[in-house]
Amino acid sequence: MAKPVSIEVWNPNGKYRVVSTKPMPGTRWINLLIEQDCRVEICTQKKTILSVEDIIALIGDKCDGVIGQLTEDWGETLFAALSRAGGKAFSNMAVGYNNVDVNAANKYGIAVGNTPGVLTETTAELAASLSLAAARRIVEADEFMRAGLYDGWLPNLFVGNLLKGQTVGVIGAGRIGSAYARMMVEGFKMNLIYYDLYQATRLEKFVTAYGQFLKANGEQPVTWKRASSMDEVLREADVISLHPVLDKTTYHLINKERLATMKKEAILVNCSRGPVIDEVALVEHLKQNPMFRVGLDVFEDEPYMKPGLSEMKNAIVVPHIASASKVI
Ligand SMILES: NC(=O)c1ccc[n+]([C@@H]2O[C@H](COP(=O)([O-])OP(=O)(O)OC[C@H]3O[C@@H](n4cnc5c(N)ncnc54)[C@H](O)[C@@H]3O)[C@@H](O)[C@H]2O)c1
Ligand SMILES: O=C(O)[C@H](O)CO
Repeated sequence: MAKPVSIEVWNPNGKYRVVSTKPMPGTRWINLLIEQDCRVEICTQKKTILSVEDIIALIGDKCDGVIGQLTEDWGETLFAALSRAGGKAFSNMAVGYNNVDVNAANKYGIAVGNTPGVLTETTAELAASLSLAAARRIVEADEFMRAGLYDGWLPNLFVGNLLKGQTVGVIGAGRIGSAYARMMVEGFKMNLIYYDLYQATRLEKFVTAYGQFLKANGEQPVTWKRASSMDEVLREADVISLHPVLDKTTYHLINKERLATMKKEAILVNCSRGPVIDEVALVEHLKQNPMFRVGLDVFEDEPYMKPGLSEMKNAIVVPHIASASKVI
């Protein structure tokens, strides 16, 4: 776009010009900026993903700060444009900041913010939902029902995987990975195996204490193990959920070779970032292994899916909705 066509302005006489590339929920953030004497301009253009050119037009000649989205490519070009406009701050409305070139921001003296911690439970809950939906084949069964194919109960109809007593594997046991692990361990009495660069001490203590509680009540205790490699998790777990950051160490962490090491009836869930999985290899693996199931919130070339993925009955796909919950 040559010029932004649709802008909502708050506090027009504010001293500092702050641009938000998208409308965001609520007005608290707007009021906080107004309290700091900011003029707030919100792009209301009906285009889901703004291009670099769109954002340069929004920045204009004078801009003190921008609030942007994970769908935008905040690299050298945009930080140079923001710096030329006198900008000093960029804030990414996301936990993940793989779309932001922090080195470029540093080069132009622009401070970068993100939103760590605000999506921990909502993302963990979606990962748990996808795990359950995949384990119990909820989407397939729903489609079957709606297609009018149900003509009576059968002993073998949509047999899925019982989670109780199975092993949940977590790759990246940070905030979200640990919250997910607790849900699966406490909710379904699964044993835990995890892999992270750092020890998840609080998570380990939680599982130990819960295991002791179960034992004291005459039940089979749950266990935990910190794996020494990611491959150990892939080999041993029945349900594996991916929660690492996306960087060059985690790009295509799950590839053809690693998929082959997983159990034939394993469940793989991804609510982190799409490129953590080689999606072409995943589609092939799903084709070859009909009882292997995935639950995906994120995709390698978002918003697109790799060819074949949408036809796979053993894949559950949702459009990056892990954050999309409200307190009611
Ligand atoms: N789907 C969504 O809507 C949604 C919402 C929020 C966050 N996310 C994604 O989830 C990611 C994790 O968020 P978080 O709050 O738990 O972050 P976090 O920093 O608390 O946890 C990330 C963990 O990954 C680990 N890690 C890094 N490199 C690794 C590697 N090579 N192998 C194994 N583990 C590695 C880190 O040590 C850390 O413990 C974010 O970066 C973001 O991309 C997605
Ligand atoms: O990283 C994040 O915050 C999510 O992917 C977007 O809600």
